[in-house]
Order: sequence, then C-alpha cells, then structure tokens
Amino acid sequence: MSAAGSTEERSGHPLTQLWGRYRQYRRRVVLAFLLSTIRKIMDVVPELLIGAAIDVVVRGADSFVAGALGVESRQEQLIWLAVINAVVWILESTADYLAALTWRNLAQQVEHDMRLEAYGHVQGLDMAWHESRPTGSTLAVLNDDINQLERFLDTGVDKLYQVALNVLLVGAVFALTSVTLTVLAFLPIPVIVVGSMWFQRRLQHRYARVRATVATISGLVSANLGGMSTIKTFTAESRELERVRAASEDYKQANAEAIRASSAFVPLIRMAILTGFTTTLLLGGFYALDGRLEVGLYSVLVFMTQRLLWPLTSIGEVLDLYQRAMASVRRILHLLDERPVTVPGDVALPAVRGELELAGVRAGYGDGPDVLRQLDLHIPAGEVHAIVGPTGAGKSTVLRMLLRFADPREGAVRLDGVDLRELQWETLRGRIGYVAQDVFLFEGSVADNIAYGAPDASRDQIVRAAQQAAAEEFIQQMPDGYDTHVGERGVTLSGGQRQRLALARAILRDPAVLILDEATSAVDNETEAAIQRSLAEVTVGRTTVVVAHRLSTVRHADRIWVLEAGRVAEAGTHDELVARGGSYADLWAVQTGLAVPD
Ligand SMILES: Nc1ncnc2c1ncn2[C@@H]1O[C@H](COP(=O)(O)OP(=O)(O)OP(=O)(O)O)[C@@H](O)[C@H]1O
Repeated sequence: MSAAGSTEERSGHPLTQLWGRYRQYRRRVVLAFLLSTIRKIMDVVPELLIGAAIDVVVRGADSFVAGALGVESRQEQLIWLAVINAVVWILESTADYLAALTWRNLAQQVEHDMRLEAYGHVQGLDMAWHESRPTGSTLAVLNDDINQLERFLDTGVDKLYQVALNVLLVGAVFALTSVTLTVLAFLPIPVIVVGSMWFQRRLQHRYARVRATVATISGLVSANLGGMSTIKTFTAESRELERVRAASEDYKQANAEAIRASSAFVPLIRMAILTGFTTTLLLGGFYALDGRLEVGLYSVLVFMTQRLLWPLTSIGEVLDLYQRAMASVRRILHLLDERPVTVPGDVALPAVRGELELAGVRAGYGDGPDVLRQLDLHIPAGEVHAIVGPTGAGKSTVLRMLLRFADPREGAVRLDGVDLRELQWETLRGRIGYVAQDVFLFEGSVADNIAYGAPDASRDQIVRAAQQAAAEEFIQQMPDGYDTHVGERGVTLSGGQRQRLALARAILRDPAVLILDEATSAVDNETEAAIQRSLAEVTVGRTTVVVAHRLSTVRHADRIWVLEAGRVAEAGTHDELVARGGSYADLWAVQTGLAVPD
C-alpha cells in the first residue's frame, strides 16, 4: 500500500457495477426500456400494414384483413388499415417522446449524482493522493469522463437496444413467414456480430489510450494556466506551446487510430447487408412467382430485410460511443475505488486543551526517504512554540503531521495525549487554525473568505478577527471594504494581504491550536510588527506553533525547536539558544547582521 492511497478494485463489467451502484434508478431504467420497446414495436407495424394493404388490393375478400376484421369491401379494409396506421403513429410518437424524455433525464440524473459522488469522494482522499497526481487528470475524470457517460446514457443505450430489438422483432416476422427465408436473411448477422466483437476488442484499448491522453492534456494545460506568470517570466511560451502541441498530437494520433478502426466497420457490414438483401429479393421473388409466398408477405419481407439489416450499420457508431463510455466509466470507477489511508477515528474530545506531542516520529512522502527521523517534540497546552531550521529540514512536514495530512511511518502524534488516528476530524481539524504558506482564497467577498471556517459568524466577529490579524486597515481601503470581491486565488490581493486574511480566517474559528506556516513571510516589517502585537493577544490561551525563517518573528516564543535533516538539533528559548552558541546562534548572528554567512 502506497502512502498516496490504496485501491480497492471491484471486479465486473462497468455497466454491472453501475447497475449495482445506482439502484435507485433501476425502476426508471426499466420504464425507459419499456417505452423504447413500445416505440420499436410501433415502428415495425407500418411495414406490416403495407404488406396488408398490398394483400387487400391483390386478394380482396380473401385477404388477411378481411379474415381478421370480417370486412369484405377493399375500400373499407383500406380505411381500417389507415385508421390503424394513424393510431400506431400516434402511439409511436408518444412513446418516442416519453422514451427520449426518460432516457435523457436519467442520463442527466446519473451524471449529476456521479459528479457529486466523485467530487465528494475526491475531497475525502488523502492530501498525499492529491499531491501525487496532476490536478488536471482528476479534473478530466470529473468533467470529460462523466460527460462521456452522460452522452452514452442519453442516446447510446437506447440506440443499442433498438438495434437488438429490431433483430428480434423482424426475426419474429420472418420466422412466422418462411423458415428458409429467415435462415437466409439472418445469415449475415453472425458475420456482423463476430465482426463487431472483433472490432470492439480492437477499439477497447484504443479508447483507453484516448482517455489517457485526454487526462495528460488536461493535466498539462491546467498546470500551465496555474503557472502562467512563471511561463511568461522565462519567456517559455513557445516551449509550452510545443509541449501542449505534442500532447495534443498524441491525442490526435490515439483518436485517429480509434477512428481508423471504427470506420472500417461500416463497409464490412454493408457487404453483409448486400448478401442478405439480395437473397430475400431474389429467392422471395421466386417463391412469390411460384405461388409459395403471398405477394403481400413478399413485399413485407423485402421491406423487413431493409429494416433488419440497415440499422446494423449504426451499430458501429453505437459501439464507438459504447467503447468510449466504458473507457470513461472504468476511469471513474477506478477513481471511486481509491481509498483514503488516513481515515478519521471516532474519539471526540469535549474540550481540547491543545497539548501537542510527536513521539519517535518517522515520516516521509510516498515511497521516498524519511523526511522526519525519530522526531520527539512536546508542546504543552497554551504555549507558543516555534520551529526553525534550514530549508528542507522538515518544518512543514511537522505541521503536516499535526494536521494529520498524513500518518507517521513510525511513532505517534498526539493531541491532549490522544493519538490523532483515534480522533474525529471535527475534534482535530475543527479545533486547529491553520495558515499555510501558500494562501488559498476562494471566489467571493473578503468577508466570505474570513468567515470560510465559521459561515455563521456575524459581521462584528469578522471585523474583530480582521483587526486581530492586522488586516482591518487595508480592507477598509478596498473599494467595497469587506464586501470587495476577491477573484480566483485572491489575485487582486498582495501576498501579505492574503496572509493576513488567512490569519483572520484562522482566528475567527477560535481554535485551541493555531498553526502558522511562515504566516508573516510575505509582509513588510511594519505589518509584521503589527501582526506580532496581535499574535501576542490572540495566542493567549491557545497553543501556537509557528514555522519561521525570520527568527525575529519567533524570538519571544516559549520554546524554539531547531530542526536539521528531520531531527531536533537543539531546543530552548531564544536566549538559551543564543547563549548555547549552536546553529541557532549562528543563524541569529547572520540575520541580525552580526555575522556574515560563510
Ligand atoms: N509533497 C512532497 N512530496 C515529496 N517530498 C516532499 C514533499 N514536500 C516536501 N518534501 C520533501 O520533504 C523534505 C522536507 O520538506 P519540508 O517542506 O518539510 O521542509 P521545510 O523545512 O518546511 O522547508 P522550507 O523551509 O523550505 O519550507 C524536503 O526534502 C522536501 O523535498
């Protein structure tokens, strides 16, 4: 099992799995099939009526209609046939409308449910899972693959069913008429079926490749859109265009292969149809001339052969849709089969004091090397502790452990003495305020963003949190103050402003534990001083863990942990560490200008 997640593949055909998964729609599926059946039956009847009409004209009082309805006059018989025909057409039109409505609504409903289920599922997967794959490829499943399934359910299933039902119904008419003709007219069908299966197999892996290339393009494009400023800074536009071109070329190639295979299908079927049609035309004609077959029935059979075989040409198109949809369903189900590794426990602490502890923690990413090695760290409730150290020492990884974005490979992380693995998310993450290095702001107003973790907060509470985070001043200078819209990822705000909003957001929840990852790295000295003053106020009564590069921000901490290569190199108060003359003292000297780095 990799740290990125485990997969629990359910076996079985994708459609069987869907059938099992969406039990609530079974009745609607049955209804849709029923309506499709009525429509198809009504669709075949006019052909029989044509035969009956010819029969009336040729045989008069001896016709099938005369026998069935007890009407002798040809004119009257024809009027009856016209009335029946009108009724059949009305029934067919009604069934057609209702069938289309049922299938399409079903497709929309399944698409909606599946999108919600898949998105909800993705939200529940580990951070490690999210970090281990490009966002774009997850997006491709959530958008393209789910749309592909919708397209198939919308018209594909119905078309496939129509083709199969057609063979059955027309087959029944043939069988009732002449066994010889049935055998001959149906001769092409095994060729078509075997041919279809052969094509299907050839198409299957081609479509899997098409879906995979879609995911690659989506991943690349969404990553590039996110990193547009970097692309522009390095004038890498043409290089990136080239990469997208290569990925798109791959997609085109994969699609071209699939199209080549699926297009060859129709000509093959046309040849088979020609054989069946010619046989019925000639042999049926000879039978009619010999008087072994009624003229009316002969005309029915000729029409029916057309009926039987021509729709089979659309089977290629339907199979195409089917194969694409199945490739998509497999990808969706594969995503749904991903299981989170870090699942919540069931312990709920009534009140969280905020004591934190890492005991003998060994941790890392994926299958990579250990990033934290036998780390012991104890943070008593209510104290302010800082974690410092060179870049890559594992500071952010410690915070990751505290938020339980991942579990340690060895050792334990505890909150108030309880292993995090035993706690409910609400007790753990619900009681922690976290300000990340890279602040994410949502579409909405400034106030909405501050209240993100406490949607019921009053405007007064929001303003108070903003004041504590030293954000009040710049918010008031914005065009609509707290109602100013901040765009996607808060692009209208500076890095420092974003950090302060994130801080206000964390404070508003009144968390027992406040975790700040470089929360003041993007602010100027004056703002930092303002935040420091606010922090002195907001950290009272709650445990605070601060990761910082700028040591001035943490010099008043109750304890400073200096990490080096995943271990605690030294720990103590600022004064103790400076007096000790170790790596912290060196770093302090460099940062305060008392020494120059080597
Ligand atoms: N998502 C990740 N996947 C794989 N390795 C990672 C990931 N994040 C961090 N690492 C690795 O873990 C190690 C510690 O990273 P971490 O971010 O904890 O260090 P840090 O002390 O916070 O560094 P900085 O001060 O630069 O933020 C680094 O070697 C880094 O390469």
